[in-house]
Amino acid sequence: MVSLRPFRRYFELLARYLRPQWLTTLLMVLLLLASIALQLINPRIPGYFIDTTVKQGLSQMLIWAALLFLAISLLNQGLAVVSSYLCEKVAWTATNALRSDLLAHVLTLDQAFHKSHTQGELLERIDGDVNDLSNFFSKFVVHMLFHLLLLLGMLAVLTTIDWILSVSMGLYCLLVIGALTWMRRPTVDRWVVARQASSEFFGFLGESLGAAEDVRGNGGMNYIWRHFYQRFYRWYSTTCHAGWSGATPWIISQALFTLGKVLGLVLAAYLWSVGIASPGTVYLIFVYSALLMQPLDQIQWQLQDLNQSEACIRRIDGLFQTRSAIQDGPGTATLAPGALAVSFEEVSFGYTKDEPVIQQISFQLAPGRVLGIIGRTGGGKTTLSRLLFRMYDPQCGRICVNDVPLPELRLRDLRRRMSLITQDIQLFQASVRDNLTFFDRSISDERILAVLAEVGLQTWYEALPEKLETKLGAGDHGLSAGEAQLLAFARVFLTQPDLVILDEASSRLDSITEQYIEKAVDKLFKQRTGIVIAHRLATIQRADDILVIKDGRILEAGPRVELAADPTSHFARLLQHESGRIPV
Ligand SMILES: Nc1ncnc2c1ncn2[C@@H]1O[C@H](COP(=O)(O)OP(=O)(O)OP(=O)(O)O)[C@@H](O)[C@H]1O
Repeated sequence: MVSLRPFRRYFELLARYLRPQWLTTLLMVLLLLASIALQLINPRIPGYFIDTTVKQGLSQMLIWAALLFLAISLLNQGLAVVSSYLCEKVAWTATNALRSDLLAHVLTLDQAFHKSHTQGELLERIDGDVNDLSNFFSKFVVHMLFHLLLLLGMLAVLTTIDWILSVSMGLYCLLVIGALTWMRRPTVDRWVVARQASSEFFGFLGESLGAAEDVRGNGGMNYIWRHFYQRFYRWYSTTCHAGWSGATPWIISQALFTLGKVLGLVLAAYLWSVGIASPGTVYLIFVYSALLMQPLDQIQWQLQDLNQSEACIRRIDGLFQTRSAIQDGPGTATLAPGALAVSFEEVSFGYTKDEPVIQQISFQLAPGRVLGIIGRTGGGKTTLSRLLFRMYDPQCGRICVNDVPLPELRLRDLRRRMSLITQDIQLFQASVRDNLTFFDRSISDERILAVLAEVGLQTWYEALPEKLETKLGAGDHGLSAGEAQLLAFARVFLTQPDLVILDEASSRLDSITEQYIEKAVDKLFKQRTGIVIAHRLATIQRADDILVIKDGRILEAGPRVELAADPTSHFARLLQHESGRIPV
């Protein structure tokens, strides 16, 4: 039995993305209807031409008939151009809206989802799958409607000639369309596999290009090439497989079309032999039988295209149905203005259920104080900052900001009040201004320049050829590690958060850049609560409280001055080792 579910889904998608542009869509449909009418009228003129010539010989009327035939043909071409333009417009508008909805949805998904899908794969799902729907949004609807109406129109015209002919051809058309629909299902499943292979290929490609510097530097090119060919071959073979499985209905449809033409000829010959049809009518029957194959052929191509579209729709639906593990809070609680207080109560967390990374961590951080977190690499320091940002939720325990448990706050409200400066600073291929303001055009140039001076980037800024318009991340205008860190500080100064988490870069910086960074960090923590995952002694000396983490547990905690003064403390021993950098 044919399931109606996909058809309902097609209708929902079409209604959602075509409704906003109903006027253009309506115009497109009207133009196509006009074109259908002209295609139906036009073959009648040569029929009239032949019959009149046979009965009356050549006359003035025949010249007008020929001119009318030419005019209609030209008008039809004109309509085709305008309707093609409208189809493209409708398709782009609809697919762009779908792309934005998908992107917005993907951005709400949690960190675990993003970690388990490569960027290239997600790009393919947001853009590649949607790209394949452009025909669905424009030509599919229009062509199906167009060619179904054309078929009905032709059958109606055939009824005026002979009803047996019309009924026979109608049954034949139903047979062809039914057979084509029935043969679709396995092809759709194969297209789903092919689309997945394409996502995996682009995911791998994106990863390899992103890591090009490391791969080249470490002699990993052979690995990249081998995997490139393996994934490319899988993509290629699954696509061929899906394409070939669509060829079977095509071959069968071509056989059925030939059968249809023969049926038309046989019926025309029969009607002529029993004296029902004139030579002009025989010509009409012949033309309409052949013409019937054109819409059927187009319907066949559209159904083939629908196979790919349905595979994409399934994948798009799958993505839309993926829910974030982090549920947005109800927003019933709000945070008072000013520096934020933080508390962790018996918090335990693991990226996977059976591997705890953080175990029963409890601490409190008063507003305006700075907490320095130190410990061995892999101890769980960065994980603490991710939990505070609600990129993940703890499996046990509670994290509060200003005594409000994080799940009660709206994510937007929470994250707006905090800034995270990580070791890995992301630059956009965009202007300096956009990189600093995150595309917020309401921030004035004067403010940006003041902040750049504040963090010590004035000299760097003055050397930029196009000042705030200079493109970053491209060509010569990349940034050193130190400059990138200062730029990240500038971003934070522009957003004015009430809590700053600084996951310090452990890479060595030159002494002048270090000085700039020290000054910027001083300003950063003024009148704000700060958490610093510290790698440098200078930064830790700024902390009011210290948390020493080992294997996901608190080894030691307390005010920095007290711990430093206690020679038996772990912190004091670390300081004794110290020559500018905290050992990990
Ligand atoms: N996204 C992730 N998925 C799975 N495991 C992770 C993930 N991120 C970190 N881990 C693991 O969690 C543990 C703690 O990592 P975390 O980054 O919090 O340590 P850290 O103390 O900040 O280390 P470092 O000082 O080197 O930055 C490590 O064993 C790490 O391998």
